[in-house]
Amino acid sequence: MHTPTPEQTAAAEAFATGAHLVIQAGAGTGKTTTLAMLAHSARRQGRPGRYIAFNRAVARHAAREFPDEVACGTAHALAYTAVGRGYQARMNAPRQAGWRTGAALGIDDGMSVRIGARKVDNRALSYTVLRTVTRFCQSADSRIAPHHVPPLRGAESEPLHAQLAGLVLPYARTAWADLQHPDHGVVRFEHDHYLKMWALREPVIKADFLLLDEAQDTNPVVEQVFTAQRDHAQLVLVGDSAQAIYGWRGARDVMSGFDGRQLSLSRSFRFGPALAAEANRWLAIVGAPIRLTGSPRLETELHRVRAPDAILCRTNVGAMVEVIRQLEADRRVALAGGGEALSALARAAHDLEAGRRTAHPELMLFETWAELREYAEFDPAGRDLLPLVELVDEHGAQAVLQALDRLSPETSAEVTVSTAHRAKGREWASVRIADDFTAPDDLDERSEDGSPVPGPVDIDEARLAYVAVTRARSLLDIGGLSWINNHPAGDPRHEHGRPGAGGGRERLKGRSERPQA
Ligand SMILES: Nc1ncnc2c1ncn2[C@@H]1O[C@H](COP(=O)(O)OP(=O)(O)OP(=O)(O)O)[C@@H](O)[C@H]1O
Repeated sequence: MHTPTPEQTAAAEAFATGAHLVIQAGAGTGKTTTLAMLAHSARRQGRPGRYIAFNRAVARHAAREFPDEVACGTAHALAYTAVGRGYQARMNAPRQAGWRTGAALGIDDGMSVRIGARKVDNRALSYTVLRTVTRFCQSADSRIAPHHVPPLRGAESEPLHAQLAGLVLPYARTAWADLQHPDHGVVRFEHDHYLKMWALREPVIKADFLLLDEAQDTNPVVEQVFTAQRDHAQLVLVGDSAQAIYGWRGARDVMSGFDGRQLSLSRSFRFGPALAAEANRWLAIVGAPIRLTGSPRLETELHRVRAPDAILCRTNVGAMVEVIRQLEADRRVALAGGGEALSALARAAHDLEAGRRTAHPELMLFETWAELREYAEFDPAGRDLLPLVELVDEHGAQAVLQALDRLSPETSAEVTVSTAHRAKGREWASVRIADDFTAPDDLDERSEDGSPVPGPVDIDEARLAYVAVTRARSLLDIGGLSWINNHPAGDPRHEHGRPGAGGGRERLKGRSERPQA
């Protein structure tokens, strides 16, 4: 058992008062250890509680540290017991193509509607209907509405979206009505469906206290249920606001703005002071409420590394570029999370190259590769697809697919390539940041000496950079993030407690549902 740090002791003492708490826990600061301390003290007081995790793996990991009196699980598990169980018969239905479900909902097989320059066919419409229902299920809303209809690549503008919503909503409402039958229906019953049904029943979770983990990325539907318990249960929100990287998916940082006592864990047990200083540069840019202290016993170095254990990329396509490079250098390479998402994109690119339409949700409104290339090159919303277009133009979709076939499992790989999103919650001894973490564009201004003025750092990009740099234990090569050394926001003298010192100008990026291809 460790000797608790003063911050861990403060968290335990604050918990004992019964007050609602927000615990900002920086990267590697012993969050699970601290929560387990709270849970053990509650057991001694005979207080039953519940720990709610983001996914089952995290819940299982926590359960090993927690006393039996604290039930560990996900919000979905609670919803399953209360509601989902009754839909068991529908949940085992075989998967079927979205267009078949669409057909069963009344979407005509040969339909094709023009929205702006794009043709929406029955496949695209069916996909959009099902996504609309899912987005509604993840929201805190009580009815399906136009904003639940996902923006489609190539038809993002407001009037085109309104037109699309008009087309989609009647089918989405039919789909939701279909899902209410416990034992028969045409739409495949998914976990998010019973979660929403549970939330709409305004459930009361029986517990003296509730611990919500990864609270910086909470779906509105879970937030709604959780915060509704505040009158009968002590609520403890734990997470790291600076690691909120799922806003693009509709998640919210419920820690900022929550009415509770604010505490922090800032001593990192993962890395030493030099890396803590690098992390703090990004924490300053995002205006985070905490700064990290490294462990004096750990010496983490920051310099170039030729053969790191992990290479962290900003985008899926950036990860693909790294996989190809590592294979060319004859290294056994793994891709965190597997290659399926990239294979699907490469197959879609292959279809378009061959002049066929694709069912891939990112590319389904484009009829030819040339059309997609034009969108990526000239439409600001499509700019983040440009690396994909360039990758396929340079190597060909077939070569990309062949490279993905040569991936090794992580256990036998010499290097793991990951996106920063996938790397969240993980750590490696040595890490290199890939070169797709590019600097913000320069402004159209010149400084006194005539040099271009760098644009402000986008806050979302800075959060992702913070997640990426804090994955290393012994060695970090900041690689693609080196530009920060010459950017005014990276200068520690610029901090002075200014929240969001990176500025607020949004960099142009796609408004699709994925962060970036
Ligand atoms: N007071 C302490 N003194 C020394 N080591 C500690 C202390 N508290 C936690 N640790 C160590 O810090 C490491 C990370 O802790 P833990 O596993 O609880 O964090 P986590 O929740 O998994 O990770 P993170 O903090 O990144 O979210 C563990 O090796 C743990 O033993």
